[in-house]
Amino acid sequence: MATALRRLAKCSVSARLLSFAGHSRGRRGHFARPCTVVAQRNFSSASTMTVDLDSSTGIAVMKLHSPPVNSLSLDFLTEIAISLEKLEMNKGCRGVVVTSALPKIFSAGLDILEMYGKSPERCGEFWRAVQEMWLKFYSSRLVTVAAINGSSPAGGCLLSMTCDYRIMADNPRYSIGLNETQLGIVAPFWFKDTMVNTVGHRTAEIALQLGLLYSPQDALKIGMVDELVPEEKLVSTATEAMARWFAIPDHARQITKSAMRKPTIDKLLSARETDISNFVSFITKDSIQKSLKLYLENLRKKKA
Ligand SMILES: CCCCCCCCC/C=C/C(=O)SCCNC(=O)CCNC(=O)[C@H](O)C(C)(C)COP(=O)(O)OP(=O)(O)OC[C@H]1O[C@@H](n2cnc3c(N)ncnc32)[C@H](O)[C@@H]1OP(=O)(O)O
Repeated sequence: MATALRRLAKCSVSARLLSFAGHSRGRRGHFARPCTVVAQRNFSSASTMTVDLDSSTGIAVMKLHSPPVNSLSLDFLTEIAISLEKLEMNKGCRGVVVTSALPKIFSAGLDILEMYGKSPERCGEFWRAVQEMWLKFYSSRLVTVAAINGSSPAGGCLLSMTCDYRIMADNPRYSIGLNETQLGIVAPFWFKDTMVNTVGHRTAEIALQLGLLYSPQDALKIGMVDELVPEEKLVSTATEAMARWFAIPDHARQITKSAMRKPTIDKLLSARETDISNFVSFITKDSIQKSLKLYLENLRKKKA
């Protein structure tokens, strides 16, 4: 099932990117075959998330639910990407709010177990899925709002930074940032570019080198998130925020979004295979595997 889903994701992303960049050969022709989408309220049958589309507002809410911490495994990444793809293809959908169904955690980032003790082939497949999710969100025609209702390190932060707007629960126990260096690993260039595009070069440089995780208040100060609200108001504020974006004609907003993001997207698209082989050779190094092992042990010790 997951393999079939992954194949489906692979075949449709490039078509959508072309379409979004204004080079479409005709939307219907491209998308009708691989995915059949019917307007319906509950959009996802995956157990790891719910996607509810309100057809009266055009807003979908995607709630991630992969206990214990919404870590992004190969299968979960694929399901997220496919769910977004389905929404993309639904003309009744104009925006999506991404949030977590788990308490206290938006997403713990990439699943470290996917990077530890795995074969090079599997690591490569995993990394392609990470790229795919990023490409889909970063190039989405939809208005994307992250409602960050818990901690959001590394890949979790990346997912939220692909969105057009971020609202975080104002709870000092939560944190957000790209903390890769703390694990002894390195955020790849497109993670770095997304961060630079969000908070600016100087702030990104400090944040990335030190692997900083920010409190919501500090994340607001540096522009990593756009708004803080009490947790119970998060999703309602996100849907309200959507109204501001919906007030702009879709085509004008979409072309502007594409103009802003296309250079960053093209950079990855033109180096995709090299990026995968760089990742595989980096992550399978003995020294990196040792760092990951230590990090995992520390995570477990912290709990004991
Ligand atoms: C050239 C360049 C090339 C490129 C080079 C490579 C680039 C790689 C880029 C990497 C990007 C990433 O996202 S790397 C991932 C970074 N993520 C992190 O550092 C987050 C680590 N996790 C945490 O800080 C915490 O778990 C947090 C999310 C705040 C939740 O804390 P809690 O106290 O609620 O929960 P915990 O008890 O810690 O965790 C519950 C269980 O989940 C597990 N767990 C937690 N996070 C996990 C994770 N990300 N992946 C797997 N498992 C995880 C714990 O081990 C526990 O397992 P059990 O003990 O078995 O129950």
